[in-house]
Amino acid sequence: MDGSDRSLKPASGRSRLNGESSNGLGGRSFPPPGWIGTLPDADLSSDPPDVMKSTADLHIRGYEPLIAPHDLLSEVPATEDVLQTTTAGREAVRQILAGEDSRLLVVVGPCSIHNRDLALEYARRLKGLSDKVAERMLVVMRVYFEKPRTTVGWKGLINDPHLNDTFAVSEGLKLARGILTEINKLGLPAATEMLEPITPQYIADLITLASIGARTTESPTHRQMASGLSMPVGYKNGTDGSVQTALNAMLAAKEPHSFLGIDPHGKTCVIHTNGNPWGHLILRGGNGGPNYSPEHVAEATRLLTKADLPARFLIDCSHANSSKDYRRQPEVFESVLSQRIDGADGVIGMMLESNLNEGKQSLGGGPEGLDYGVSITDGCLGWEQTEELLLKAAERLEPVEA
Ligand SMILES: O=C[C@H](O)[C@H](O)COP(=O)(O)O
Ligand SMILES: C=C(OP(=O)(O)O)C(=O)O
Repeated sequence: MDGSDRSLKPASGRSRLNGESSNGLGGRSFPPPGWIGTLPDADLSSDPPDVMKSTADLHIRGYEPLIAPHDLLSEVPATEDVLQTTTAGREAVRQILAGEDSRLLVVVGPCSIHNRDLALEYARRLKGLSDKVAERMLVVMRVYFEKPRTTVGWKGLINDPHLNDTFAVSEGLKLARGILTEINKLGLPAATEMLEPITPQYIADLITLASIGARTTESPTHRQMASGLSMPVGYKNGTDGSVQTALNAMLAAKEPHSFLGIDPHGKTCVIHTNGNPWGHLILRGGNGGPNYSPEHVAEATRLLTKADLPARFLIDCSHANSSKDYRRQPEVFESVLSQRIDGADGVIGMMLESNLNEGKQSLGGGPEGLDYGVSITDGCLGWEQTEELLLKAAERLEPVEA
């Protein structure tokens, strides 16, 4: 076919946007009903012929341009003092992972962040507590903006910052970056789960510690992403309880990879990574039950050693280790702390889900009427319980000289 064939004539951008053209979509209009996105006012003269679109995008409701990472970083810049928290936090975590700092690593904070004021109030309290226990513990705040759901549900502040299914992702990224900047400014390092593979471009400079969740530890995409991340990365065991899945992730992510992503200007590109040497295991329990007992700790140590990986790992006191009952987190924490004090040196720290107020609430009715300071995802310990737990633990640990 030559270029004069009518079927190859490009539709103009405007008629595509208005859905006025005869577009080769088998009678379907473009944009289709329910379209929520916008199309850039681009020159579409080199678009593929319309007929080719009859088999593509059948379940797509819209494409919405997203702010480029470089533009967001310019809008919400990080000053030197802010970045110093992340730099120092990463170095402290690396030293704990290398066995050069014997303080307990405590990753604590809300299951998910859904409100800026709440996150910052929690961070201010945690910073005060962290200063009190600093000789014995390195405290890193859970600042989780992306939630992997078992089926469906609110996917976190980046995906839906207004908590009402409007999915204002550019605003979500800006809000998340602003919150992380403020938390780092307090001198408190931040931990987060990396879920969407392009999110790191927008916030990674402010993250001390990342995790790959139980639902994505087996995903090659996430392992590749982790291989290029600048901070230490923890891999949860799989939801089925498989520790080997996390070990495979550690083995994969410490190697170089080449994969698809976006560059700082938002352009799709091939990303080439060096591999991330700071991977570690996080035991979080699984479908078969918890995995924080001395037997589980010994088995994790054996598997890590056999795989020639450093036998130092974290234990998540929540999720399947608490049978999803936040009230059980203290007993898990105490048990793991006792194991560590009794010589289980492989256990370098714990993760806790904690909020200003205990429990959880449903987002079902929308953001109006939510109780302040209560989780809208997993149930959390309240602040007072958290403070008491960490202060009591500090009394049982030896101080480590700076
Ligand atoms: O930590 C959060 C949750 O456990 C995880 O996102 C799954 O949540 P869901 O089972 O409520 O979807
Ligand atoms: C989703 C989380 O954990 P997991 O992947 O272990 O379920 C989490 O820590 O928020």
